[in-house]
This record gives sequence, structure tokens and C-alpha cells, in this order.
Amino acid sequence: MSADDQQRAGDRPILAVEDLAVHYGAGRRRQSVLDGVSLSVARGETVGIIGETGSGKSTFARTVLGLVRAGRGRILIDGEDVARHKPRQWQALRRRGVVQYVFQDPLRSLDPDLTIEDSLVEPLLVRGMRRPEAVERARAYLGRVRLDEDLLPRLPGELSGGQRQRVAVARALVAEPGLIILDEPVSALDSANRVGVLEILKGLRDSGVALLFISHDLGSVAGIADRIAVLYQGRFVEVGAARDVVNTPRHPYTRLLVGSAPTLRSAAAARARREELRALLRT
Ligand SMILES: Nc1ncnc2c1ncn2[C@@H]1O[C@H](COP(=O)(O)OP(=O)(O)OP(=O)(O)O)[C@@H](O)[C@H]1O
Repeated sequence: MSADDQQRAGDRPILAVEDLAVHYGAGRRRQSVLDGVSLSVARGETVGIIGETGSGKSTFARTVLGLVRAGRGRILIDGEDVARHKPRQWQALRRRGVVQYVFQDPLRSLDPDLTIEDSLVEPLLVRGMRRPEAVERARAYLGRVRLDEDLLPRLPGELSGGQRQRVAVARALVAEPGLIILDEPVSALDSANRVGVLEILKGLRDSGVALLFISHDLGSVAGIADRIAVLYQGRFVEVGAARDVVNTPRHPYTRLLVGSAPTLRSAAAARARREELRALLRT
């Protein structure tokens, strides 16, 4: 690759979604979930997507991961348009490990029949790394999520929810991906574990990996994200720097979210104001 090509690859967003539309079902059962959605994530950037339940956040994540089919639009992962990829092309892309994911329920991100060690080394062995080297790397990443090596021989079912989610983060990291998609990664955790996992995610910002952090909770996202995109009724109604979205929200729905977020109470709107915004959204 020439120096110019390298420069271009460095400038290219790790994820660029353009005019994406997704629906479920057909005929009278057809339900449009995303309609004309565009978003890009730069290398090393942390972007939060927030929106209420059913707004299409998981659908967005699952479409980017090739688990739901795009009806329209382009999805560029490291410059490669994956929106019409066939299963074999997805397999090749997954093997390269460019995009990793962490779901709300760590048991969905981890194979329940694999020990923690096997879960962590598998993505490395698939890419041709020798086992001793892979185990060494797995140990290092377990340390990065502040877990003890004693957990390596255990099965996911033998760990607490918080430990499991940390393992899921370590597994996503171990392949050194360009992008990790985290769908409600702390929603199922108690408050101590939530803070712990959020701290770990914050620490990742310096490692150069880009994060797409999906949550219904503005409070969780606000402390981590560089930018926040607000999904409402299948569209991004506001995308901006996290501090601008939190301090000077422009869309009525974002104002409602900011006013309702318990951890952002300093900027909280009064109940009457929230009612007013709700009424505005209904019109
Ligand atoms: N596999 C599916 N088949 C049909 N409809 C679906 C499917 N998955 C999701 N939906 C519908 O699509 C809409 C968006 O769902 P989605 O899970 O993307 O929302 P969400 O914002 O992630 O919600 P939550 O915060 O509750 O997880 C909802 O109305 C949901 O019922």
C-alpha cells in the first residue's frame, strides 16, 4: 500500500451508514423500523445511539452486523459495502474480526459450552495464531477488563453477570477490531457492575478502537460518547457532540430525554416542562 493509500485508509470512517432503510415482515404485516438513517463512526471515535424502547436501536446494530437485511442504503465497514453481502462474504468479514459486538445479555455473546479461555482464544486461533501466544494475549485482555486469570478454566454459567459481561468485552477486544458495537452493555447489570463496565469502556477510548454504544439511557452514554445520535421513530432526529446534545438539546424528544435522565438532573426540566414537551411530540 502506498503512503497515499495508507493516508486515505486512515481518514476513512470505520463505519459509514448511508440512507439505510429496514423493515420487518411483508404485505399487510410490513413494519418499517428504520427509514433513511445515516451515521458515520470515525476510527477511534465513540458514538452513542440513544432512543426509547422499540425505536430501532437493536435493529440498527443487527443490520450493521449482517443479522438483519437492509431494505435500502449502504453500510460501509472500513470502506467495504456489506449491505448486500452473502453469508459467505459475512463469514470472511467476521473472520477478519474488523467488527465485534457485545450484547445486553452476555450469554448471547459467549458460547455457554466454551471455557472462558477457549472463548477468548477462539477468535485468535481462527486467524492462525498459535495457541500459547493466543492464551498469553487472552490473559492480557482479561487483565484489561480487571478480571483474574483464575476464571480462565470456568464456563460462562459459573460467572456472575458482571464478570460475564467483562469477559464479553475482553472477547470483543482480543481480536483487536476497528469497531465494537455494544447493544445495551450495562442494562442487565447492577449499579456497581454498571459503573465498573462503564469505566472499562471509557478506558478503551485511548486504545484506538471505535465504539458504537447503544442504550436507552442517556446517562450511561453521556459520560463516554464523543458524539450522540438520537433515534426517534426510525430516524436520527439529532446527531451532535455529546456535550451539545446534553447541554443544548435541539429536538423536543432529546429535551425530553435530557429532562428525564436522573444522572443529568442538573439540567433537568421541571415536570410541567416535560409534559409540555410530551404534548409537543404527540402533535
Ligand atoms: N425479528 C423481528 N421481527 C419483527 N419485528 C421486529 C423484530 N425485531 C424487532 N422488531 C420490531 O421492530 C421495532 C424496533 O425494535 P428494536 O429491537 O430494534 O428496538 P430497540 O430500540 O432496540 O428497543 P429496546 O430498547 O426495547 O431493545 C419494534 O417495534 C420491534 O417490535
